[in-house]
Amino acid sequence: MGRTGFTRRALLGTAGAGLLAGAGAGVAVAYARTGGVDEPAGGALGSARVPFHGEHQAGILEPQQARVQLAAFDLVDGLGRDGLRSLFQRWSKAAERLTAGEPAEEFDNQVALDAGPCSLTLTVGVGTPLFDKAGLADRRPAALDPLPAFPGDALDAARSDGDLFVQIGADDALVAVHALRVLQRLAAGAASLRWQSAGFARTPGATARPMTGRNLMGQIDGTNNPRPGEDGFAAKVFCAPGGDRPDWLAGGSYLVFRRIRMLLDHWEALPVDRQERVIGRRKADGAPLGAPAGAGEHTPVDLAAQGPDGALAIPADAHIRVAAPAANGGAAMLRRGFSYHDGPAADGSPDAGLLFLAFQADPRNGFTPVQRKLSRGDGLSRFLRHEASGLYAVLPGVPAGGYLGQQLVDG
Ligand SMILES: C=CC1=C(C)c2cc3[nH]c(cc4nc(cc5[nH]c(cc1n2)c(C)c5CCC(=O)O)C(CCC(=O)O)=C4C)c(C)c3C=C
Ligand SMILES: [Fe+2]
Repeated sequence: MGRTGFTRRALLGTAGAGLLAGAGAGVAVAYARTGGVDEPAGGALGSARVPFHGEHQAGILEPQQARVQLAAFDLVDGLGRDGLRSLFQRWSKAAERLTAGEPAEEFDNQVALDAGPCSLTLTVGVGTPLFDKAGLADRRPAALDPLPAFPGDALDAARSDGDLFVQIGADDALVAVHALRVLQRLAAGAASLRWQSAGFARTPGATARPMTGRNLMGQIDGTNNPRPGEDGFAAKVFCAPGGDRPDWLAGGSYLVFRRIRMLLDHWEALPVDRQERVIGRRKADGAPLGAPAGAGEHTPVDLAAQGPDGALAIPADAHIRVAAPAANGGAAMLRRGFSYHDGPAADGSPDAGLLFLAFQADPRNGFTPVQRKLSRGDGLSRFLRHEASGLYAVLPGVPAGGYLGQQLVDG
């Protein structure tokens, strides 16, 4: 099949087309991949396509792709609102073509010419400094005030923040790198690359059955995420106007990025039963500690459960106890992190960890209270170091005929 011959029907078949009727198309396409739908042999991974247009940007609700490129850009001085609009238009046009498996019209270096879209998604956010620089100071949401400093932070400014942020996910590394390169070249004269980080998650099909992926500490990570379709899901993840929430961000979200180094030499020296007590879940199957025999990853957590000695089965400083919405006034977020491994650091220890990404309706009652609590009382924090950080307003989705950020620059 030629590169432009990939079609959604070819990907989804009858079962997938049924899914499309009941959900956002992008979500349906991606969930078809992990939801037990029989996939055609050969090329299915490449032909999987997530539409660029929709109420929300793609790359939030879809299962994580195998590869991610994260990047931040800084606007050139004096770009202004018109320059920003023009950049958003160029990026939107390219994103629409690339996610459909078409070469970009401009600056396509042909690197991904043989590949299909591979579930490519491009998700764009704006950082606090952009508003002043682009003459949009009156549109800056209060929720975009910089995150507070947390105890233990060791943040590198050069790998943090930025005026614009992009998350580029794909099931093929070359497809993701290619898309970033196109965006970078389209930004020439308007914005320059500030930092870039590459990450990975499990490749679809790598396990015998679809299951939540593991991080570099070996834990099943992402189990207790809010799920699309659950009561109150949209209110936890997406912005709605009202109060100090601006109209232009309706359907958007806030993204907290943290580059969190894992101190793997220390972690791996800990026996598995102690590792499990640090998190509060079994390592092998992700079941909560203290759960009855036969429990699994999705068995509800009982924070009051006791062991045979009468002590709490999930220790007082276990990560899932300290991070739980119940312990944080209901604070919730959709975590969609990727692992990274950039080889040995100067001291020989692995420069590896988690590119933590969490989407939420408002960081002031999402990430911030939870991280404040974790930084003081989480047993896991002894094995982590937060090395970079960013907070971005994720632009609303783009309707057909529109472009990214239109509500912000034109509204
Ligand atoms: C401020 C928010 C959070 C940070 C930072 C964070 C870092 C972090 N977490 C893990 C591993 C796991 N986290 C798990 C659950 C979990 N984590 C957070 C928040 C942050 N984690 C929440 C809100 C939850 C859910 C709590 C609950 O309601 O049960 C788990 C358990 C499985 C799961 O539910 O995903 C693991 C494992 C690492 C390794 C890490 C930093 C590198
Ligand atoms: Fe966590």
